[in-house]
Amino acid sequence: MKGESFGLILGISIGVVIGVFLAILALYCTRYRKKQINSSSCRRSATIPIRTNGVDTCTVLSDSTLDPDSPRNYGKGSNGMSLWFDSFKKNNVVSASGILEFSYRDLQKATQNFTTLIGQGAFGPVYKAHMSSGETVAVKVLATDSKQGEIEFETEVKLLGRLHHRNLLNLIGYCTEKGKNMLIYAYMSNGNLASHLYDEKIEPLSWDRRVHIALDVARGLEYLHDGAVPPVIHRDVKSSNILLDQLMRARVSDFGLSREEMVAGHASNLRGTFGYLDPEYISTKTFTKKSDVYSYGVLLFELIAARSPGQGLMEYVELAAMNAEGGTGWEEIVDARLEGNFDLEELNEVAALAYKCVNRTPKKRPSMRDIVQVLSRVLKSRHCKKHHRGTSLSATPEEVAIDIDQAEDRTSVSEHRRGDSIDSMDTDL
Ligand SMILES: Nc1ncnc2c1ncn2[C@@H]1O[C@H](COP(=O)(O)OP(=O)(O)OP(=O)(O)O)[C@@H](O)[C@H]1O
Repeated sequence: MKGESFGLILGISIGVVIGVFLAILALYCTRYRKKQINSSSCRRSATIPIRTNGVDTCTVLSDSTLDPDSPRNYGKGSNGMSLWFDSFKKNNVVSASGILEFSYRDLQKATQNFTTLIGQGAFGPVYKAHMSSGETVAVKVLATDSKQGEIEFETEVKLLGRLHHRNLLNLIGYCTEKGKNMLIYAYMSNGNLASHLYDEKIEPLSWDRRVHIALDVARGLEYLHDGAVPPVIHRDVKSSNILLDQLMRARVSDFGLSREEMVAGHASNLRGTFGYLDPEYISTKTFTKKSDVYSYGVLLFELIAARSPGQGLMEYVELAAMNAEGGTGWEEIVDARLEGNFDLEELNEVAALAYKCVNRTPKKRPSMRDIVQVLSRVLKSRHCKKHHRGTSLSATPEEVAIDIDQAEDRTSVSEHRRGDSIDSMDTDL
């Protein structure tokens, strides 16, 4: 009996010891697991924008860029904007997509409390801002009653942060403080193309300049269509969305309408600007790259005639087309302010190209790549003609620009493919 109770006590004691041991082991394991989860979430949070009071602890930059003015390239600089990125970076946070987060206070100060209005679009007002770093930028404030909402704002930030080309307007950064959503862009000192075509107070653009602008815009759109992965359809190509820098090089801006296409794939309502809209899109409600080509064709005719679609541009074009046989005879629609100072051969080539772009049948329209090729050829033969005339010894800035363009063309395809991808878009904003 004594022996039995001794065995029982021993058994219970061993059971208790094992139980306590297992409990301690379980507690230790739980703590260790918690620690691991914490440390991995720390690592994840290191890629989202963190305000660091001037110290850029979170600089996760992609190496994709085609644009010498791209925020990621400011440090390398090729056109006098060399230290932009570095100077901004000191005071702002760089997000994973390489764009900067600005503070509301800095922007409020730089825009003199949002009084330096330079434009008003569907998105909201645009202000000119002088940053304390000495740089000038444009600040687009998303209007609270804007049709374009917060989700689209975030989509635009993520999308634009990945798209860089020298003929697209650069997104430098954003701000989402005080219930406001703002986008910060490179400042384009020569404003928009529409004002150069229609404002009587501004000197008319020369014919040569117009063709250069046409090629710049075509290259920007070619990049969106064929360089970006997945492709981007702009959906609102028009003269007020073409901005001109201090060298009068054109940049395509306002990807506002490209966003819905990216998100939904199929638009439910008609979007865009009346007069530039592809008739095929109006009837099918399906927007394609060729719809951008149609709008681009309207823009080309605007450049030729300095008449807006709202002033009956396309009716005017259709009348002229009846007389323009075999791609000649377009001179009757040319902007009178050019006073006959244009190359007739170039004019007929550009107008014939524009007419192909506005063909009712989308399939018959050229691609943006074809358009770039035609316009490059026009400028190349202009350059050759000047060489033959012996004027090349004193090359104009435009002629030099052609040489640069041609050199860049040779490298652009490989650069396009060097990771300008938005398919692995970070969702950290
Ligand atoms: N980065 C910039 N640099 C200089 N001016 C700019 C810049 N961004 C916009 N602007 C000016 O502000 C105007 C309004 O721009 P925004 O892109 O908001 O609208 P929009 O293109 O004119 O019209 P919508 O929004 O209807 O397409 C432009 O036409 C231009 O004159």
